[in-house]
Amino acid sequence: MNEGERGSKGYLPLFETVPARGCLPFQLFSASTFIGTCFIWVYRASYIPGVEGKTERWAWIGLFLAELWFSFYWSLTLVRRWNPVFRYTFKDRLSSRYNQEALPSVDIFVCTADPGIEPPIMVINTVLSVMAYDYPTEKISVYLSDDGSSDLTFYAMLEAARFSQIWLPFCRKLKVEPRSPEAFFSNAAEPPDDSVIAEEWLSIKKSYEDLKIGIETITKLGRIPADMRKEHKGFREWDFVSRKPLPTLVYVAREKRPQYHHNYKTGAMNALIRVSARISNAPIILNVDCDMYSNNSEAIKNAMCFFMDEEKGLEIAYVQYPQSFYNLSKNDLYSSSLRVVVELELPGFDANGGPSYIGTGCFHRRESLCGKKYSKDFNVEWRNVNKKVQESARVLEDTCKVLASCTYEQNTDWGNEMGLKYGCPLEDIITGLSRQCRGWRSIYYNPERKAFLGVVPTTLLQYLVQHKRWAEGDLQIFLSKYCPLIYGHGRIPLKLQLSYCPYLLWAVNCFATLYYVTVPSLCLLKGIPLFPKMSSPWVLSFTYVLFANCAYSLGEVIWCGGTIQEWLNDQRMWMFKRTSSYFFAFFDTILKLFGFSESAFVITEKVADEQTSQRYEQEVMEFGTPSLMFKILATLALLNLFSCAGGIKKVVTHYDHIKTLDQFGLQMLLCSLLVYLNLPVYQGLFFRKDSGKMPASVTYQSIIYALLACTVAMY
Ligand SMILES: O=c1ccn([C@@H]2O[C@H](COP(=O)(O)OP(=O)(O)O[C@H]3O[C@H](CO)[C@@H](O)[C@H](O)[C@H]3O)[C@@H](O)[C@H]2O)c(=O)[nH]1
Ligand SMILES: [Mn+2]
Repeated sequence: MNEGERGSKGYLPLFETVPARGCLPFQLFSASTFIGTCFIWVYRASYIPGVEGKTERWAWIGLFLAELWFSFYWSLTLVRRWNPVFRYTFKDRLSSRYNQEALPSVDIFVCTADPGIEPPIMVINTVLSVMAYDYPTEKISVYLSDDGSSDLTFYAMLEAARFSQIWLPFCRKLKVEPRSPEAFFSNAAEPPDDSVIAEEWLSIKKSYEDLKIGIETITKLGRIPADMRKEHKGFREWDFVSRKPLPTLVYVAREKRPQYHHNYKTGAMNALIRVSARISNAPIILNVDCDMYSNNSEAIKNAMCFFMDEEKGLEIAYVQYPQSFYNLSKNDLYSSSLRVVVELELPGFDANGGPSYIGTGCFHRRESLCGKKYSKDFNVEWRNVNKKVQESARVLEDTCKVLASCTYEQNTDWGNEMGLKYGCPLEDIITGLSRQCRGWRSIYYNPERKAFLGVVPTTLLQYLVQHKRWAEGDLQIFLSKYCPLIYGHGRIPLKLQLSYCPYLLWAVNCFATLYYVTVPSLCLLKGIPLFPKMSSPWVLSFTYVLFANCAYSLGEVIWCGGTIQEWLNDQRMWMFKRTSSYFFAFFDTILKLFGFSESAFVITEKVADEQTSQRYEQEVMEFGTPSLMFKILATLALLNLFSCAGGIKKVVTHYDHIKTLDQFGLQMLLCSLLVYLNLPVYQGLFFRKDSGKMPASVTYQSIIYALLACTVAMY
């Protein structure tokens, strides 16, 4: 044990912190890469082509700038990798020290917005899974926020509440894992051996299937039949809940009107904070997106080990669990697993002062969300904060309506000092940062059995759009008063400020990357060498930096449990998003900055049609729509294909093959690597017949653009 058995006051701590071992390879890699990079700079600076070759000179200087950016960005990414820490909890100590009575209550927020792309059956599986936590039932309240105000979602929740009366006891009795019925029954196809239990198992499975069919039929129908409608009296239905040993379950659809900005998920969360304060007012809040079901019924207890640790718990504002996913393809086609982020970067972030809040799977101390500053004399008496109001649902409904009305926040501090912050598509990052700046810290906890599992986009376009939103929000933060380097100056450590920067600067990568994937290739066509000759020793610095980086990142992916193919996919997506998502994100941010546009929250689709899902499972890239993003990707891919062909032709037809190869060797290597990464694009353009191929319009246009670019370059 790292931190000594006993804390300074003689307590056995409820959690421990273990620094990562084996940092030597990382330090060697970073030191040697740094030296390699210095050589590259020296080479670039000392061989700038003279003024007579004007194009050459500018191409060279541009490449130098791109390389300077990459080096700068790379050094920023080191900050988060320097000394990761891992956290471990002691649940047995928690339960021996606090009886059920003494544990604080928890309010759980589930956000949904659109039954069309977030199917109600998925939403209620999440709701059921969080109702079924291994935690005193009367201490759990679940709030479902429905920004779509959909009676389909409402109906599904009503049915789920009924089903919970058999599902929750079943989960407790059999210690079921995971507690989302859909996930549970699809993981365990067979009932257990014991015949009595098997009977119950089968009957619950049958009930779940009926429930599912019922909800899916209604969802397809798109409306609730009149006779069913008569049965529901809305909120007042929940009176029955208080008579059963079940968690409180509340459905909230806040009021929205066109003349008032609803602030998307952030607005929903703030309404929930107020409504829940009125109803259950738990000191701890967990928030999850509607697709993130609970996969580990001990997550609350684990989080409590942090908050309730006598010595270090008080300063903790939030405990962040990683985002993990259940619908990843075998080799993570779109590189959406965030594997290295989850396993290495966030632990590094944690070591530097606490992870950012990432929007879902996060336990919050309620007070930290309500503008409170942390100070040394802050204290909580968990016993006293467990009071629940004893009013009828009817009275509560009326008072809560006011709290969730669209005018409530006018002329208040909500969205600013109170609650989550408005004005940015990434409410999570600034809300986390501002709490750290108010003296709180945060904890990252990544247990072996993942606490939450959600959905990743299953088409390339959805992926690119999601990353555009993230990159845009990030850059907006960097350019706003919340820039960690300014806002955090003097309030949080420099290494924590810097830990935020690589994410916030994602979008800026687009220029250097666009430059690197076009100019060297076009110059190859035109016959302008931009890299050292293969026979010169300078070539070593370039090849070393290239291969060391590949080897190291491959090592990281494998160490974190990934495959070689996954690493390759990651490299490809790295290029795709930097040349499309980030490019648009950058321009949209600038437009927004000058007031020309409003950033919107495009909700990620969580369902796909049969064929699309099938292709996703077979790891075939999905194009299919004539999006501008695809036109860019296809044009770049073709441009490199043509340049590569042009380069090969040059070597073959030149009277001195060896000399040409010597001069253009590295440039050809770069160009052919790009062609290799783009193979799925060529397939989509020319070789596929399914509905996921590139639309003909994209194919024609990109051929024309690429040819045009090549022609201009050659003459
Ligand atoms: O007006 C809205 C829009 C969205 N949502 C909900 O917000 C959640 C996240 O939306 P999603 O489209 O799934 O976005 P992701 O890109 O997957 O979200 C990631 O990024 C967001 C910030 O961009 C964070 O808020 C999320 O927690 C994080 O999972 C979902 O539950 C939505 O139902 C609302 O409640 N109201
Ligand atoms: Mn999502």
